[in-house]
Amino acid sequence: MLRARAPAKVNLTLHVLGRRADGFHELDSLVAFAGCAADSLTLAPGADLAIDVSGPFADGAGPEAENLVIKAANAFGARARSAVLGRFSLVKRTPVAAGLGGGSADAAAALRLLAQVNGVALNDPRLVEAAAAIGSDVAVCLASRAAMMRGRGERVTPVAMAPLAAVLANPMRPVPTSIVYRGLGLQPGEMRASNPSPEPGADPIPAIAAGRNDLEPPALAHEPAIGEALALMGALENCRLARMSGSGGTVFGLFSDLRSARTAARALRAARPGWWIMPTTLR
Ligand SMILES: C[C@@](CO)(OP(=O)(O)O)[C@H](O)COP(=O)(O)OP(=O)(O)OC[C@H]1O[C@@H](n2ccc(N)nc2=O)[C@H](O)[C@@H]1O
Ligand SMILES: Nc1ncnc2c1ncn2[C@@H]1O[C@H](COP(=O)(O)OP(=O)(O)O)[C@@H](O)[C@H]1O
Repeated sequence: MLRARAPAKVNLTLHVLGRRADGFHELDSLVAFAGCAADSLTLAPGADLAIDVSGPFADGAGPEAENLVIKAANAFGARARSAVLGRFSLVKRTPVAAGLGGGSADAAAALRLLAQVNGVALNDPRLVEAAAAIGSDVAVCLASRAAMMRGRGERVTPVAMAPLAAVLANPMRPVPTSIVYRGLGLQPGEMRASNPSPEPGADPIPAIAAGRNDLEPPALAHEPAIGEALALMGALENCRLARMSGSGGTVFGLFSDLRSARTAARALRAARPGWWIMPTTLR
């Protein structure tokens, strides 16, 4: 039995440079991964392919055939004909349709496990192509470490970044990614006058603060609870920056240290007991 973590992805910045002719949006995004918010995946290698899903957010992952773990395994199996697959068990601990790339992180974890079982390198073209076929965020989730993500998400450049202390908060309203992108109102082939996302320095927070998430306005228009989460997060003691991740609705707050992040998370839980709230490092 092999085991992999599927940590939540956080877009610390997300600049949309335009919309490509193929309909996907051209991104420039600083991405980091949570130390404490993660799904977990195990694989019992074998000839068949199956998955069981448990955990607090199991229902959101949808039917077996639609699970991105199964889709990733099938995409890899189609490219590596004699590959060993097997039975996956997924414990779904992160909210779904939350801007945390949950399904992408699970798919990437599945590909890492299949690479290990089949003796395939993580940069093997069959694995890279399978990742791209599943979703734009799967490539960055394969390494699960701080990186600049560009193009539709397939161009990933690791960055050295000091770990950040953060609080993640989700108002428990799923936000469909496609609706948020559509809300930008860009036509295929239309580029914007936009600056690239700043890369992090020794203290990453100033560079992050100089950037933005271009998906915030359309996400807030679709789901006003995100605006409430941003306001509550930003007002917490010692919060240095509050922003939405990905297409939402998860909001993150950055703090000077994990102790202040934990204190802030307790205060937010008391104010909004129905929300998913998690203090964590991001790296
Ligand atoms: C917004 C981001 C930011 O990291 O994350 P999430 O909010 O999903 O976590 C990603 O771009 C989401 O990536 P992912 O969820 O893998 O997207 P896909 O399955 O490939 O596509 C979902 C929908 O988003 C649109 N999409 C996605 C990526 C991109 N660069 N441009 C797009 O327009 C696609 O057209 C599609 O309608
Ligand atoms: N393993 C999985 N975990 C989460 N969602 C999954 C999974 N497999 C398929 N999905 C589907 O993917 C969609 C997007 O979920 P998710 O990846 O969590 O969104 P986001 O990238 O915005 O956080 C949901 O509609 C969900 O049903």
